[in-house]
Amino acid sequence: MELELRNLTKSFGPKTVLRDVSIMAHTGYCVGVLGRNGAGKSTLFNLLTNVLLPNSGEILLDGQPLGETFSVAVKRRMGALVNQAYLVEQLTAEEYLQFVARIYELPDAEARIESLLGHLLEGYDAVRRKPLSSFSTGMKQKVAIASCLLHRPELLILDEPFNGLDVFSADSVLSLLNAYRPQALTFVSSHNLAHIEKVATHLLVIDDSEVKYWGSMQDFLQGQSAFLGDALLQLIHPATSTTQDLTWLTTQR
Ligand SMILES: Nc1ncnc2c1ncn2[C@@H]1O[C@H](COP(=O)(O)OP(=O)(O)OP(=O)(O)O)[C@@H](O)[C@H]1O
Repeated sequence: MELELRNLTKSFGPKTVLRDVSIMAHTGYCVGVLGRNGAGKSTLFNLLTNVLLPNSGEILLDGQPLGETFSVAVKRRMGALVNQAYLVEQLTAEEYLQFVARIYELPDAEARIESLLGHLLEGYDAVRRKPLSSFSTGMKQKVAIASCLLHRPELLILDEPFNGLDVFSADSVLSLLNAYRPQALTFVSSHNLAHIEKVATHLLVIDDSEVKYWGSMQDFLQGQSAFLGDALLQLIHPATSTTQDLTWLTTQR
């Protein structure tokens, strides 16, 4: 799969959030999307998944413009975790994934479901019969991630997949993403640079509505001599904020 973003621009009212974003990425790339809060990462993911339309520019898949409404055939090739994952909470994890499998018309999904949940949910047997409503935030997040992988998408889009995950869970998601990487073109955002460093082959850094860096992780790190956080700080600078008097917060009661 080859995905091209050609001069994508997105504004909300007078505010341009993304300006002229142009990249070309392929199967096997894991693109870490980085930028400060409000930089436009989720907006980009919403454009990639047809949740939002760009003001101008286009998205091309294998050279074909996707147009205003992505076809079902295109959507079938995608797996996405964007915004807040919506799960049907009356169902068990297995029932929910069976429901997702039916949407994708996957026959015999049991083995896939069992192995994904077994890998991602620690002590899965103990929660096998429990409804998702009784799951913790991190457990629900892992079920949502499993639901994105079930149909083996060629384009995998994960907005902040590590949110709410403990160190062990993050590790099991990272190992899954690394193992799956050759099968798909993956886009992943996270403010946890250690996670991005472990999974991304490429970086897309957005700041001031523009692409500040697009290229390989290795080039960004100048051949391993820099840490990702340091290299990022060199590229985008902290926003200037006015000095506030916070003594009310810090003086003794
Ligand atoms: N539906 C909307 N209407 C108006 N403004 C919006 C809308 N969605 C996003 N924005 C604005 O677009 C900008 C980018 O938001 P976005 O959620 O894409 O940032 P982000 O990089 O994902 O941030 P974070 O790291 O905090 O998740 C922000 O200024 C946000 O307020």
